[in-house]
Amino acid sequence: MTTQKKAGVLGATGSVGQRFILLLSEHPDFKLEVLGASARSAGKRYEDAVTWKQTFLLPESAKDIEISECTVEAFKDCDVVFSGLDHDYAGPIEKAFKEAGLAVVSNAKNYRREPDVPLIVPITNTDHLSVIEEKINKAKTAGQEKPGFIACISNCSTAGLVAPLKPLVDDFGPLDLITTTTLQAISGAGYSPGVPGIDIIDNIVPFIGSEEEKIEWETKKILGTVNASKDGFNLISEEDLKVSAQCTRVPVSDGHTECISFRFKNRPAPSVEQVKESLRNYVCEASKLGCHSAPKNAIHVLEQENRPQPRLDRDRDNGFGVSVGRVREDTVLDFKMVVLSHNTIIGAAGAGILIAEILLKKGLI
Ligand SMILES: NC(=O)C1=CN([C@@H]2O[C@H](COP(=O)(O)OP(=O)(O)OC[C@H]3O[C@@H](n4cnc5c(N)ncnc54)[C@H](OP(=O)(O)O)[C@@H]3O)[C@@H](O)[C@H]2O)C=CC1
Ligand SMILES: N[C@@H](CC(=O)OP(=O)(O)O)C(=O)O
Repeated sequence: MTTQKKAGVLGATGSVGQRFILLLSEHPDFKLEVLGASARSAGKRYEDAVTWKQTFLLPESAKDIEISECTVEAFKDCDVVFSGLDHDYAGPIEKAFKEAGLAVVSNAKNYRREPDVPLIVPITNTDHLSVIEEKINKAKTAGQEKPGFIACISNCSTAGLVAPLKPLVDDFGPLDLITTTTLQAISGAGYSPGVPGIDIIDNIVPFIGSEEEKIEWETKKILGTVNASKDGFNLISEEDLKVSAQCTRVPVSDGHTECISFRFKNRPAPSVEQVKESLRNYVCEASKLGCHSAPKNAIHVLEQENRPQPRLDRDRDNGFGVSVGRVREDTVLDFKMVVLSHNTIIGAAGAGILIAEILLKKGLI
């Protein structure tokens, strides 16, 4: 008898949806049951509707699934629904699913700023899921049905930024200044329309719409804390932390690189060796819980002077581990380093799967 939970994917034909399908196709905890996309695709076999763009073949188990429209009725038996919907359409669909009692793990940006919606990087701030736990426990105590919820996956560049900073904040106290310059892979822009080849070959594009604002805002929620009544979050204030981001698109297929600098509030600041030690010793909650996709090492500290590099380092721990190199003192702030994270795995669909694994271990789905 299978103990797998029933999973659905919204936006199943898109680039993020395809990653969800790959990651779910052989997953021990989840069984892919329902695929949703636009009315243009509904009614078609998945294989006929999708323009498959992954480097792994389309899994046999998904080929014959008939695509549904993104309605509650079609997904009502799912234990968890992963959303890779275009953000122009995700808002009302995800809201309806939540109100119908479904558990939604979303890659879209629509609800990241909602006060009671956790914004999760699953190797970083899983304690924020306690807001969902509290909601479920309250309903249980009141004899009500299990409420639906939305848990949001962060922006992919935000994930790479906060992953190495959180262990440092835990060990050495708050940061008051952070700067990041990103070099983002083209897969982050999706496929349709994506970044035209003519724009990105032999080139760098120094602008990604809304990305800098997202990084600057999301960092303050993720590095913030759950409030005392466990119904929302204490975001770090602008006075306490300033985050400045500059984003560029570079001719790399997968893997976002970030050159980051940061300053601690407390003096004296730790040494370079202490910073590296803190990163090396970090074990994320997903690993402690024994989640299937959890990285052995959430943070890999690389000592070679020319690493991390996207092609060589993005697949560490199957893309669930973040690589950090060139950790050194900064002449302006305290430290600088180069971080690499797999934007479609720990920065998108993989993060969604790992969040669901954590929710399962915590008995929330
Ligand atoms: N690409 C990436 O690496 C990342 C993307 N994101 C975010 O994830 C989301 C998805 O991105 P991406 O996969 O690139 O997008 P795509 O454009 O590749 O896919 C969008 C999906 O939404 C579906 N869709 C479009 N219109 C509707 C509609 N009216 N009703 C229901 N479904 C619809 C499409 O179905 P159909 O094929 O039928 O049109 C498709 O399945 C976005 O919000 C994006 O910002 C986040 C992190 C990284
Ligand atoms: N904007 C990111 C992709 C991303 O994460 O977007 P969003 O914040 O909508 O999830 C990129 O282009 O690389």
